[in-house]
Amino acid sequence: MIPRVLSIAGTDPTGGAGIQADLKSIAATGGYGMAVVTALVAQNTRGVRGVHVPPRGFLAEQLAAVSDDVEIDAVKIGMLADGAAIEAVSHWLRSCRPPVVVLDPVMVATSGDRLLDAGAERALRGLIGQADLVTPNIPELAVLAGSAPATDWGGATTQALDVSRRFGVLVLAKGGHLPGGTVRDALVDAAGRLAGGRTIVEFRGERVDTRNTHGTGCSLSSAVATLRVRHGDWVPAVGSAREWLAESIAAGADLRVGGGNGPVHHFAGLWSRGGLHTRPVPAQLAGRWWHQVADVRRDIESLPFVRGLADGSLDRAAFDWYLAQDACYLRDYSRALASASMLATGPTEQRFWAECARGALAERERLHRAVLGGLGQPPVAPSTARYVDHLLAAAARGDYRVLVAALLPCFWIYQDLGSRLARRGGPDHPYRAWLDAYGDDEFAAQNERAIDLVTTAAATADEPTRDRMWHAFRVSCQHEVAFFTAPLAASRPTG
Ligand SMILES: Nc1ncnc2c1ncn2[C@@H]1O[C@H](COP(=O)(O)OP(=O)(O)O)[C@@H](O)[C@H]1O
Ligand SMILES: Cc1ncc(COP(=O)(O)O)c(N)n1
Repeated sequence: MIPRVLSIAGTDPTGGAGIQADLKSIAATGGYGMAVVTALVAQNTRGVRGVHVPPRGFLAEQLAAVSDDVEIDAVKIGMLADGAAIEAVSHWLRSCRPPVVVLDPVMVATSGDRLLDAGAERALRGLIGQADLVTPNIPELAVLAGSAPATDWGGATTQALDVSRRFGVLVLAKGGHLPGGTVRDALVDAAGRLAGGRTIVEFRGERVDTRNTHGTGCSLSSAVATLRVRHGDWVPAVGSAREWLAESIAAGADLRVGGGNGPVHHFAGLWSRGGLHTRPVPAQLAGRWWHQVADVRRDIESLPFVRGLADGSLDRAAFDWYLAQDACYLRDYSRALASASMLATGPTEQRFWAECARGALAERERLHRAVLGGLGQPPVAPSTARYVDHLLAAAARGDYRVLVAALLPCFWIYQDLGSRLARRGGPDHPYRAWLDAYGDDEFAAQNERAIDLVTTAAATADEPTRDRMWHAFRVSCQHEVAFFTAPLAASRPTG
């Protein structure tokens, strides 16, 4: 489930704070971000130049437009600008109360500029009771507590307990403004509803020596709102939001945005973990591989052996020779399938390949009884030997992914050919049993499963492994051509 998170805040055209930061934070922590603008702020990393506040009615209209249509999982409230905006949001919250409401009581920017009318502080206090969590920094906490700003951590937590008790709200007190090499935040609930009945859960981290702290408060509160929906609890939400923010603050300077207090790098963690490197999805790989063996598939279809099989004109001796080689093939193919089962990491894959190995052995025994009449093992033709050697070599190298890629053509090429040939001729077709065996629904389902397992393994593999898988797959396809060519080739051994 992807949390649908609404930010109600002001703007920052340089993208580091306000709504712009909120949308990035929500996305970076796994949510779908939405935004209602309370104020247009002409600001940059150095300071605020001007604030334009749209009419209150228009704020109400934006809020209704979202909530009339979208189910909102969490709301983060940031800059509200003035008393009229506070009243509009308060009114909206009374009619539409999303399950998670986080209020960042933005009053003054990092640059020292006011973002809330001095006269609106009382109205903002009135809104606190409608939130689940309020996230003040040191100066904002002091305003809410009605005291002077705390000068140490003890003073800050005392004020946070006071605010929590007075407003009946959970408080995340942020200690970024206090000096020291350790930055502390604390989740405070005077009612003692935190894990284990505690009133305070403290979070500590190393202070990053940086000027890139513009928008840290906005970013943290949006991340907490998003992660609260994902985790279902406040303590893990704050813990993971802080971890994410710490690496985003540390990477902020890499962005080289602005000459003042620069932004944090919201996607630093995601990008460094491979977020920018796109991987193909399984269905895409299946399409690509299949397309890239179109030449092989055309070659197979135009072989005299396959055309004779389709129209029934194929020489019976050639067909029996083919079946004898098929029996030889199945003996070692089942060993390679069993190896895939042994190498598989998940139980589903393990069972699937084991069942295929059992099926291959059963088919080999059936061929022996029905066709070879107990004549023993026929001599192995070079084309058969080369194909099974390719499979057994992949098994011996022990890479599950490459092995299953090598095994796949024997499902896919056969199923494709079988399903097309099955539609040919009537019930009296001389090779009806063969056509039916490879054209039936059960084999089609097994083939789908094999394609899915192999392409999923390829999609999650690294690039070099994916290339080796593709190569192993392609080589097996070429062995399929040789296998179908051999029965009518002049050089084939007789008997
Ligand atoms: N230099 C820093 N290094 C690491 N974390 C920081 C730093 N500055 C702020 N933080 C963290 O960023 C978040 C916002 O903190 P703070 O600066 O106190 O609030 P605001 O941005 O609202 O003024 C908090 O989680 C705080 O611990
Ligand atoms: C629109 C807007 N909202 C909030 C802040 C505060 O930013 P910070 O998180 O640095 O306190 C800001 N500068 N602009």
